[in-house]
Amino acid sequence: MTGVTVQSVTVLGAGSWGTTFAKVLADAGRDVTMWARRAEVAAEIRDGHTNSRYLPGVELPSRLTATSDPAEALAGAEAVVLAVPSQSLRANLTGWRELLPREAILVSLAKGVELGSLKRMSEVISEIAEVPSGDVVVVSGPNLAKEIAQRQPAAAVLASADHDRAVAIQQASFNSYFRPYTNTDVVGCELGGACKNVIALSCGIASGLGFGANTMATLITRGLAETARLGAKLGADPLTFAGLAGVGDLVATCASPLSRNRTFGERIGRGETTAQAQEAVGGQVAEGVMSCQSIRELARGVGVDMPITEAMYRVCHEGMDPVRVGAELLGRQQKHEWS
Ligand SMILES: NC(=O)C1=CN([C@@H]2O[C@H](COP(=O)(O)OP(=O)(O)OC[C@H]3O[C@@H](n4cnc5c(N)ncnc54)[C@H](O)[C@@H]3O)[C@@H](O)[C@H]2O)C=CC1
Ligand SMILES: O=C(CO)COP(=O)(O)O
Repeated sequence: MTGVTVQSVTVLGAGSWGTTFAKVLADAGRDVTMWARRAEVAAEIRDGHTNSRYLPGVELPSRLTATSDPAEALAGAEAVVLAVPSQSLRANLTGWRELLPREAILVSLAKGVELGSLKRMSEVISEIAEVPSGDVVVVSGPNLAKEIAQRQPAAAVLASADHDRAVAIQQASFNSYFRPYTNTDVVGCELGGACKNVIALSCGIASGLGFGANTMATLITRGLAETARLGAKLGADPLTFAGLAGVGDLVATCASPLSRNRTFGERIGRGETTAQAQEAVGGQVAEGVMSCQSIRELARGVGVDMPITEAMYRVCHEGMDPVRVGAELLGRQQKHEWS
């Protein structure tokens, strides 16, 4: 596939990132149709040019339209952007499979690893849509939706084994405030995006416990070290973790109060229950809560040590006290920084 121009794009999922990425594409001059699960959300986007539940106060471009009918949304799409949470991607995509236009470029926004199969999102898409996983374009990087929706400058990575497909989406999405770079390391970009959500949970917990910059920097740096260890084992390019989908996304998510994962963790650190923490993120997805389980299993399966991910699993799924988990993390056997 060379020199393809993408004009007509469908975004499946009208949450905060799906809506924001649709806005990015519309601001880049594309014709964008969104699919929303709820008919009233589709009507609000189509007729009122807002999505008040997910992006309050943001006006959406008038060239962006929406429907709750997936067949209507997908008709004639040259690119299809999948913007639903990781753990629901398989079920949603199975329902859409027969409606996908044959030549459409499939683009993944989700940052997670599937429970059970332990597959990355491009692998799930490849399996369900029956396309080579190398054809999928993965979007990753420091992209807090609310900032981008306000047209604050940001960069992203578009990763695909098929460089031409990544370039086609790069051309379709770059605009005055959004600068996407291409990359061919899909494994590294997807692992970076999934793992940083788990590390952001830990930073939130540390913040909720009242700890400051040294603790955050330690968690970010050691979180990057364990992410890179997993990546190296699974064939990622180590350079990816020094880039936007690695340290870039990690810093943005771990530092920002806009992050749902960090917010979730902060509430846990303050002593709230997981149900209260979930309420604090307004019913939106905090992917790290599920991904700490799947990433932990993935890492154990290939013999990679991921102590922060293990700690988050114990807090989120075994109900362990964060103070005790923190003490255990610090009390592990002394070691060399890079062993
Ligand atoms: N919000 C952000 O700043 C960013 C999010 N992402 C990733 O993008 C993906 C989507 O995130 P958001 O749009 O932010 O999520 P969200 O929670 O704001 O919205 C999820 C959307 O998916 C729909 N959906 C369809 N089936 C669903 C199901 N079974 N369960 C739950 N929701 C379902 C919801 O109705 C909603 O429209 C996630 O993997 C997230 O990690 C990536 C970069 C930035
Ligand atoms: O992926 C994100 C920023 O790049 C969004 O992070 P949260 O899901 O924690 O809000």
